[in-house]
Amino acid sequence: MSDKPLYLATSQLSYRYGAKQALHNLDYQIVKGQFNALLGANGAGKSTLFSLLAGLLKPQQGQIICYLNGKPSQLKRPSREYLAQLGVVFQQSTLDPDLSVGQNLLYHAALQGMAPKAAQRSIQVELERLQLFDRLNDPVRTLNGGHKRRVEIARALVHQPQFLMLDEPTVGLDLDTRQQLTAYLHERCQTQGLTVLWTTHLIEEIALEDPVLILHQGQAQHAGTCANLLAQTGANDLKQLLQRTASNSAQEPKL
Ligand SMILES: Nc1ncnc2c1ncn2[C@@H]1O[C@H](COP(=O)(O)OP(=O)(O)OP(=O)(O)O)[C@@H](O)[C@H]1O
Repeated sequence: MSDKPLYLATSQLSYRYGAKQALHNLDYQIVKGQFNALLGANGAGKSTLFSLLAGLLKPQQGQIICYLNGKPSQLKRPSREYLAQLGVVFQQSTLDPDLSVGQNLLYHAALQGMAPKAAQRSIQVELERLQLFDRLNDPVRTLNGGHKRRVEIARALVHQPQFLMLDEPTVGLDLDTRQQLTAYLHERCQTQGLTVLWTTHLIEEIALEDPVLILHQGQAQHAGTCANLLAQTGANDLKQLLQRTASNSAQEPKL
């Protein structure tokens, strides 16, 4: 149990696709105001958990508990209040390449119910923070991959949510761009109390103080800060810990 305030938790959360058990009795805690990393090999259940927390899938068993105002309440289906505080960046781009950067963001802000002036102010702030305001009127298709990702992050933050979820947001990006994006979001957590859930299989994106969940075959294999996990397991780094997880489980019965 974390001694820090939580944003979300799951209790005995399970999900299956037909005969395939994707998540099994998962207890997980997302720490408020921190960069929470969700790690696991292909098929570990990351996207399923992501979809459950984003409200795209409905829990089949167990609970999702939300601490929006500090008090726990079970999230049976995502409430308007929950969604208003949620920003999502999906693995596949959902920007319209033919619209300008500004139009993409304005459309999202309108869907969030923002008034046009407030939306424009927020768009400017978010794009300036990501050094993209000079691309406001450019069609998205003219941007490179790293810039498109930044636009998606700006868009997910335009309505100033408390919680930002990103599903493998750095796939296909070079190391420099990945480091810039993770540094940016670590800084937003520290300075503005944003809670981030960052799904990845790239361990170099995670800092020692970050809370980490390593999912394996739908179950929590390790949970704690990166530093604690390394101290507890004696692993040199997360890569070694993930390799051990994979090799230990080779003999385990499948769920
Ligand atoms: N729609 C589906 N129908 C059947 N099985 C599915 C479906 N979606 C996922 N699965 C299975 O559920 C398990 C968990 O998948 P999930 O996509 O959540 O894992 P993941 O960790 O996100 O993997 P990846 O990194 O490859 O996206 C996998 O065995 C996957 O094959």
